[in-house]
Amino acid sequence: MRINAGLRVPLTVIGGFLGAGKTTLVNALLAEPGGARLAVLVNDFGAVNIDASLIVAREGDTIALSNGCVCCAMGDDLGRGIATILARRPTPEHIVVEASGVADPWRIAEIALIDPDLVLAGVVVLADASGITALLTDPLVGETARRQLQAADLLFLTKPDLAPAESIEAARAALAELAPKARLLTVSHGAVPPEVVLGETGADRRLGPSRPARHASLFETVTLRPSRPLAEAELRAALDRLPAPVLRAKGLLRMAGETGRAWLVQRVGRRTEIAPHPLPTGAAEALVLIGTAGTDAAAEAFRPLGLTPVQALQIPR
Ligand SMILES: Nc1nc2c(ncn2[C@@H]2O[C@H](COP(=O)(O)OP(=O)(O)OP(=O)(O)O)[C@@H](O)[C@H]2O)c(=O)[nH]1
Repeated sequence: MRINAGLRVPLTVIGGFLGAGKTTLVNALLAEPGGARLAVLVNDFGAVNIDASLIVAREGDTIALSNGCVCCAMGDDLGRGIATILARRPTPEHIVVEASGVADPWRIAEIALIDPDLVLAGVVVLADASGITALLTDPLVGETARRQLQAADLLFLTKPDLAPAESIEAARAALAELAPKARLLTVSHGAVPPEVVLGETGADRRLGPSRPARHASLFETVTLRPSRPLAEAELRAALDRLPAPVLRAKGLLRMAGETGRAWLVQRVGRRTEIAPHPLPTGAAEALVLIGTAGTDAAAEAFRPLGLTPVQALQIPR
């Protein structure tokens, strides 16, 4: 269910300090984009080590991959890079921007909030579990790192294999204080489902050929169907109370008193967006939750709103 198709293109920002693991995550997404035709904007190709067997063409600043994704070097001009991407045909289904290690990811997110062709799908900020607490107290760059983390909807604590358990605990506590509304996940070597990073809730993809599970699944999606139109306030209140396992919620629903159109609902981290959206012909109303184990239990909180869980699927990690 790629409900933005033909309308605004969702954009995900990946931020985090130098060496936090951004390129590792970008490479994992390009190798396994979960069925989405991704366009990834990076500062330069230097660090992006795209699997050579995936590359079908290289043209100037753009590398095209056999899975339909493209990787573009944007240099210093992000606005121009995004315009070039949006002019491509077929239009990418999702844009991922890898922020530089010293950039404020929120500055990039603001572009998606302002540009009528884009919709912000989330700000994902990575923090190296073995170094983040020292980084935050660094007199020179601590403030930059703090600002990056405060912009996050989703925080990925990376390189857990390099950090002793006490450092991981200290890092979690520091991040929870800096970005209390962001959802925090531990991610090793970029191994996280594309659904979590992108927020694409693709029931279509889930029903397609399943990807081989690299690890036991820790993630799940739950689809809820409405039995009645909703009031916006009750929906917002329920989304604000989403319990911790739920990382994202996305859906297309009708609101009480409205006819002829639906509302695109997105919740990630601290942000809920509810925007009018045509109900594509044949599309069923649904709200999909993406999260870690326990998301199916969390979905029960929506029953009083007439939203009933109809399908729970594990996402291969
Ligand atoms: N041990 C370990 N190393 C990792 C993990 N994730 C990434 N790395 C390594 O950490 C180093 C930095 O990762 P990158 O993905 O290049 O980090 P980056 O945030 O893109 O770095 P900059 O481009 O400098 O900002 C690389 O050598 C990665 O292979 C992990 O989970 N465990």
